[in-house]
Amino acid sequence: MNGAPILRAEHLSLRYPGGKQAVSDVSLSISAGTTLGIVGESGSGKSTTAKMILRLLKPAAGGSVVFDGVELTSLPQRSLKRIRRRLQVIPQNPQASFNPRMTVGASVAFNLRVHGATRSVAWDRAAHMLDRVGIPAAYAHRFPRELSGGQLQRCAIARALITEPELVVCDEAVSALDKSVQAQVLNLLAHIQAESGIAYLFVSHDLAVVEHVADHVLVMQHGRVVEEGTAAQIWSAPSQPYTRSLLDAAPDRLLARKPTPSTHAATAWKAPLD
Ligand SMILES: Nc1ncnc2c1ncn2[C@@H]1O[C@H](COP(=O)(O)OP(=O)(O)OP(=O)(O)O)[C@@H](O)[C@H]1O
Repeated sequence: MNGAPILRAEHLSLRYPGGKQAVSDVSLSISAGTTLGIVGESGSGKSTTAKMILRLLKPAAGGSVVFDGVELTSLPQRSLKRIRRRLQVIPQNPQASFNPRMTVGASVAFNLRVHGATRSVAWDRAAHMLDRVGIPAAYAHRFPRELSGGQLQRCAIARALITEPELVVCDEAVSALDKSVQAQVLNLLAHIQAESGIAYLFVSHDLAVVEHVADHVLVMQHGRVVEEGTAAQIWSAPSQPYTRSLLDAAPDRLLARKPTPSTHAATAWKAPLD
């Protein structure tokens, strides 16, 4: 990976109360401007790993999550709030992640207001971000139920990016979308990365999706990392039978690979509305 790591997680383990070991000794690092994909079948521990990185779950003793030099696992809540601005999430289900009683514009703006922006600044930025992800200004006054899944996921991207984060955790961020809309949203994320240098942690059970976006890939099975490497290495010469079986089971791998920065202009952000 190029560049300095923006995030380094080491020895992450977690057992849910009364449950089995969900994650065992997972370590990873993500460099600025790159995408780390985590793949694995359902129940392999991907989301639990992502939640520990977001500090929604606390890793077992010995686990460490360092974001831009700051250890998150022991950070007081007040300091954590400052970090949250720089470390955002795009969740799986756009309908469930928006408050149904707020317009989407208000929801996007709210994510900046909680970090101290005035109402007018937050609204201006929200309008700007919605425009950048290809959502027309009038849609800001619509409620989540009045948008399609793809449109709402674009709003979720705008909501995550409004704080100008350095890292965004995308937890099955396109899983709820149709294949064609998936490709649009993935391209949008790639364009944003090329333009802003943002890093992504991209969690997905869908190899086709990870192949499309990731520079570096971790393969998880039963809570452990069983293989890791560049996306090209993993796809062309997987060393583990488990990885091979995941590849064999991905019938509709997307043909397009992550665009390189030189292949797209800033205007390409405004892909057509689905
Ligand atoms: N809140 C919870 N309480 C108890 N066990 C849980 C909880 N959440 C997840 N688990 C268990 O932890 C293990 C890892 O789950 P996790 O959700 O991290 O996997 P995943 O790879 O993200 O799967 P999926 O793609 O289905 O979300 C699974 O065995 C799961 O059943």
